[in-house]
Amino acid sequence: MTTNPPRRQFTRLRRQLTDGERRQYARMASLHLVKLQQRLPPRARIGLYYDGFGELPTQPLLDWCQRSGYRAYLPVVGSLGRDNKGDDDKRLRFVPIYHSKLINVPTYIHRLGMPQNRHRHLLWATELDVIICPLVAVDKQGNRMGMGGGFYDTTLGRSYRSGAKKPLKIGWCYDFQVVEQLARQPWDVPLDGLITPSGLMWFKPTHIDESELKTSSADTVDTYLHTLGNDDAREMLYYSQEQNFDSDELSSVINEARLNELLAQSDEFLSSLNGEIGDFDEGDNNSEK
Ligand SMILES: Nc1nc2c(c(=O)[nH]1)N(C=O)[C@@H](CNc1ccc(C(=O)N[C@@H](CCC(=O)O)C(=O)O)cc1)CN2
Ligand SMILES: Nc1ncnc2c1ncn2[C@@H]1O[C@H](COP(=O)(O)OP(=O)(O)OP(=O)(O)O)[C@@H](O)[C@H]1O
Repeated sequence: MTTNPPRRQFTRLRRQLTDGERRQYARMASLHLVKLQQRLPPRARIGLYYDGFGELPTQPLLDWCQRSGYRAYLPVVGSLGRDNKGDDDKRLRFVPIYHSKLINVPTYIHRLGMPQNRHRHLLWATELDVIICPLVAVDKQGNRMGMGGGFYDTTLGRSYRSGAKKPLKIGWCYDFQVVEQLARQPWDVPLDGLITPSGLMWFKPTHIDESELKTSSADTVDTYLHTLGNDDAREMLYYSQEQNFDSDELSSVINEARLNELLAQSDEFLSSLNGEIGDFDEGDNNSEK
């Protein structure tokens, strides 16, 4: 039985990075998005999150969405009210982002500590093609440890257990957040893929046995998942052959001069596309700030 490392071990490390380091790691991670793009439909709907808690910044994800014609969304906690204990309903819904900079999105700080946009037209998770999931730690099978609220597991559990392919669940984090193995809880929803500064990896899907699924209902899901969640039921992670940097490439990318050179090239390329991208900010008529 695996005991998970404490969350604060990772959250402390994240907070020790400077803003500049965070931004640089995020831009490195964003170089791998082109590989995710191959699996997406045109105009895909992509759930992001507003980074806080020292997380890998998500602005490069928004930049990517905008230059690729994807529609970006932010999660909203509590849009479905509270339970009888006063806790927010754990199902996240998603609000469209109308700005090109996250920092310009009108937000308030939710009592859990993250910036949150007020609700407008909200989508269910199943209406998204991809959800970029925040995480505290992730293992090499795609098991994810979050901030402990259970929001993503609750939001994604039903569609995952029904075998739905959509939305694709992609983790976005620093390399030091990737660990060998985490204990898997019965309600955990594993990731399909992971992007870190050093590469993109795909996880092999968990095979859900159809006959077991038929006998499962909302009430028996936990029992069902207990059966499914043993180590044998999960396959090993595979690293798709051309998805990652090898160690030489990685050290050359981590070399700051080389990284800046790469980023300058990608900026040059992107600015040549800029004329084609409408500025979302201009169309905004939001007065919530
Ligand atoms: N940026 C971001 N947004 C997100 C999440 C996330 O992990 N990151 N969530 C993922 O589900 C949801 C919010 N879940 C949360 C669950 C617990 C705490 C929490 O324990 N907050 C502590 C402060 C933690 C700290 O400062 O490091 C607190 O309230 O005391 C925060 C968010 C939705 N939005
Ligand atoms: N589908 C579920 N059914 C029952 N309980 C759940 C479910 N999902 C989460 N929980 C409850 O929520 C709590 C937090 O779950 P967990 O630690 O897995 O959250 P997390 O994945 O770290 O958080 P998040 O998804 O918000 O990032 C658990 O203690 C569990 O009791």
